[in-house]
Amino acid sequence: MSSGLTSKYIEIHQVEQTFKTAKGSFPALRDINLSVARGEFVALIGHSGCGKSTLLNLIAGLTLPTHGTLICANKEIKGPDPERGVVFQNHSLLPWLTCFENIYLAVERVFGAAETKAQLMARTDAALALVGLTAAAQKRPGEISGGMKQRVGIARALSIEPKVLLMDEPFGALDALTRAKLQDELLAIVQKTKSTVVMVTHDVDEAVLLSDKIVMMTNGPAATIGEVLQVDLPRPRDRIALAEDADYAHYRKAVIDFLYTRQAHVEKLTA
Ligand SMILES: Nc1ncnc2c1ncn2[C@@H]1O[C@H](COP(=O)(O)OP(=O)(O)OP(=O)(O)O)[C@@H](O)[C@H]1O
Repeated sequence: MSSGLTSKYIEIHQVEQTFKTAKGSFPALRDINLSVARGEFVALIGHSGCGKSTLLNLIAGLTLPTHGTLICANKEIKGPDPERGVVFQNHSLLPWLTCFENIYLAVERVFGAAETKAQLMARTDAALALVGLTAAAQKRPGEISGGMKQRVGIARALSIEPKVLLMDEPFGALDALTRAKLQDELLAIVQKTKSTVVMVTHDVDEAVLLSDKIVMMTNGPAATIGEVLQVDLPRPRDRIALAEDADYAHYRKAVIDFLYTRQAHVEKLTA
């Protein structure tokens, strides 16, 4: 699947992130080197606190690395940019605005100078339709379910037509059935939009089902990339068929081995 993609759309070279804390400097990430191809779906997985969000925030441009460089579409990442849309676990919608208005705000910020109000509204409608929420357009976040709020968050991120979609555990707070439904929707949307996606997850099945590549991180402090697993399952992917697929089981086991045998061992050694 990913073999035909242009390599190195996102390039991360020798990135290191150290935080200043009250107890001194804390080395969160070291020696991070990673390439993401255009249209590739990449999952970042690792134990809690290993630095997944730190790495995603660096790609988003929300923080800058202590050392090293991050490049997206041949430009150095120096801050947030609409070319990189971000979806967080807690959806971060403005509670006093309707679903439509939450998305419209983002659309207006990015396209407002160049387009008419009718065009901006059409973009907002299209984003709501993409996630199946046309009927909820006039509802406020407090009036809809957690899964619907997450869909609005995804629609808002996609509405600005980002080159890259960055997702930090977007389904982490949802029940298993809603999560499965949104994973399937995301698969369909990404198939349609051909977006490049980097997603943080704790969920091994989510990583294998969605990704072209799973980036497995070692435990912190000074976490780094332990192994990168290429997931060559054909698309479109069907979760029910995959449940009995030998290749799927093989990929799943490889991630579990990394997380619970190799990284668990490191934890014991460093404890
Ligand atoms: N701004 C900050 N200042 C100091 N330390 C930080 C800061 N941000 C993150 N850290 C530390 O860096 C490490 C990595 O944190 P990060 O949130 O990236 O981990 P994570 O893998 O996303 O964790 P989780 O899966 O629990 O969300 C942690 O030890 C965390 O305490």
